[in-house]
Amino acid sequence: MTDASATQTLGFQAEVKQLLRLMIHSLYSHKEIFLRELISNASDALDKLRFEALAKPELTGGQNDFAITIETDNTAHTVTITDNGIGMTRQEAVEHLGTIAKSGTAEFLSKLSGDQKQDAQLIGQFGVGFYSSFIVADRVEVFSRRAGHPASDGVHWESRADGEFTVSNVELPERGTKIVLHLKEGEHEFADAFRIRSLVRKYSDHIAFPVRMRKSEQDAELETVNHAQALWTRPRTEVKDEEYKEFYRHVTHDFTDPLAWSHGKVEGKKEYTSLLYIPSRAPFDLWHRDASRGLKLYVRRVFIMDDAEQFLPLYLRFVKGIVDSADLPLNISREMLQQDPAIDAIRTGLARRTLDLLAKIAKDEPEKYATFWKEFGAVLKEGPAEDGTNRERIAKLLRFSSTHADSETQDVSLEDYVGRMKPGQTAIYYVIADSFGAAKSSPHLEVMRKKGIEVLLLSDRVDEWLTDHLHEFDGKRFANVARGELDLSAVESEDEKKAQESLAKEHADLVERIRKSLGDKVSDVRITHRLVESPACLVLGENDMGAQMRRILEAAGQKAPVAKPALEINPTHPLLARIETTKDEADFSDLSLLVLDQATLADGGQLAEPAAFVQRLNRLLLSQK
Ligand SMILES: Nc1ncnc2c1ncn2[C@@H]1O[C@H](COP(=O)(O)OP(=O)(O)OP(=O)(O)O)[C@@H](O)[C@H]1O
Repeated sequence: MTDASATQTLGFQAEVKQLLRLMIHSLYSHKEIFLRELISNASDALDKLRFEALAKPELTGGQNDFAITIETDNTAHTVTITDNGIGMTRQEAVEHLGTIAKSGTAEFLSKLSGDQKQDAQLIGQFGVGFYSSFIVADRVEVFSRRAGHPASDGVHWESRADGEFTVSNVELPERGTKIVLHLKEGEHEFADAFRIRSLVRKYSDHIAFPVRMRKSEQDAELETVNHAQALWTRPRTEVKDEEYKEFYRHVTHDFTDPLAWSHGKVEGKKEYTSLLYIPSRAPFDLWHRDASRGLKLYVRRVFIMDDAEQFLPLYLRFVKGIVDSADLPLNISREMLQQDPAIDAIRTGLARRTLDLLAKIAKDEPEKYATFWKEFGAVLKEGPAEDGTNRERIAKLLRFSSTHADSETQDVSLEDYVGRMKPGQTAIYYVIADSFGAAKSSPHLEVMRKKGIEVLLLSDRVDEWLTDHLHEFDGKRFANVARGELDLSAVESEDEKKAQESLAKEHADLVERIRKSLGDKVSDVRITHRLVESPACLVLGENDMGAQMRRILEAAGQKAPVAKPALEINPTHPLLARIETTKDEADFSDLSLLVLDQATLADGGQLAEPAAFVQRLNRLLLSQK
């Protein structure tokens, strides 16, 4: 130690303590993952050094044999993982090994239930990284020296997972990081070279750097025990599914298997290889604004950056993986990525590749597709607005709830819907509400149900945005059943049309009286074609902003334009019949307002004057004999 007084004892960030405790408990049955996590970190550290050395070759000091070495000691019960990568300064060690720099960590931890199996899945998805060492070790030492720093800048970090760690300066002759695990009683099997070797083959074979171990206990000479070739450079036919899955874990730190992947090489003017994965579960931070997204970018197998966002449109942000370009300059920066037209071409290609993969799953493995839809459907629904060129392709991938099954599961495709359309039906009908329940019981569906016309039941927040950008499918326009003058003439018989007309004539006076009574509270009053059982409903104009969008805007503190709906009344309903015979003007006004308020409530809306509604209702109830 160069300076003993520089030893500091520090406490872990509260979240680290909590995560450590939960992780040791929940991941115990997957304890061997510590090795792949540490090798994965070592590989990242080598990637980072190779990248930084592009601009500053002096960082490697001419030592370019990038490798990871593992040693085991059966007597001292230790496993040591060493890399000659980027290394850490003292400050970096304190920051990176004592805190969790992820947004939403506290929220994530609060989701854990205490159920070992469930939590193991969640924690695995969160990415436990370095801390997984403590599943098998009761003492962990890290020796590290940042590349480019002098030997005296070495740091020694040590912890017993008891909430504290110490750091001090040490003299380290080599750059990079060495991690020494002092195995717990009962975990000594991991100090066995044979066991470690088989774990490397199992979990880290795809690591692009050599992982070296002694040839045998007696022989100090090292040999490479993994494949040591970037997985995506190998021909598809030679890569086993298991290897693709392990590589996914390395890239994402998610240890649940991916749902599907697509590995491909594009040759020609722009040459690049991609390996794209669809995860099987949405990450806990999918809806966080600052959640990481994008691909790992490599240029001719040299790692350039994580989270390169330019390679995929936003609505495919759930896709993980890598892209390796043969043409981009090695010194490409994030800013350059935003401007380079070559990137647009790659993004178009990768979006297409992803959509093709999804279409293939939808066709061949509907159950898998159902899982995908449950996790990421709401994200894909942003697609038609963002990506006009692929609108039709995305539309085919969409799934909805509908009145066909009245089930909340979104499993109806537009192709299914069109296949079930009534003769003469020209539009794809939908209703939008704040919840599935509200959509399903919307009064606007009454006539559609009576006529057996299927209606899509939309209640995701993104749905209004989606329908604003999805105008037609297969030549059929989309029509909101709660808007405009619902024209069902194509599916109505002559008798029905006649009956409608005579109903309108018969009750023309009633309409006029209500119109007068409600004044400018509504844009119009008319006889409905929509209702069968309900007395009345609200109808927006074809181009008015929908209630869902208005509520979203208002919740965000923005002023939404006020669009007055029309009131449609059902004169065959006993309540309307009663109103029609009401002579007293005050009673008539009370009843008309009540019908309007009811229609507003049934629409999921809020009353402008709820107290006045209650008073009116009570007046009417008490006047009953
Ligand atoms: N071998 C290493 N060499 C250099 N830095 C390392 C090494 N191992 C870990 N680190 C640093 O410590 C940080 C924390 O590592 P940790 O494994 O906990 O998380 P991570 O790899 O960033 O992500 P995840 O939590 O998803 O695994 C890393 O981001 C890196 O900066």
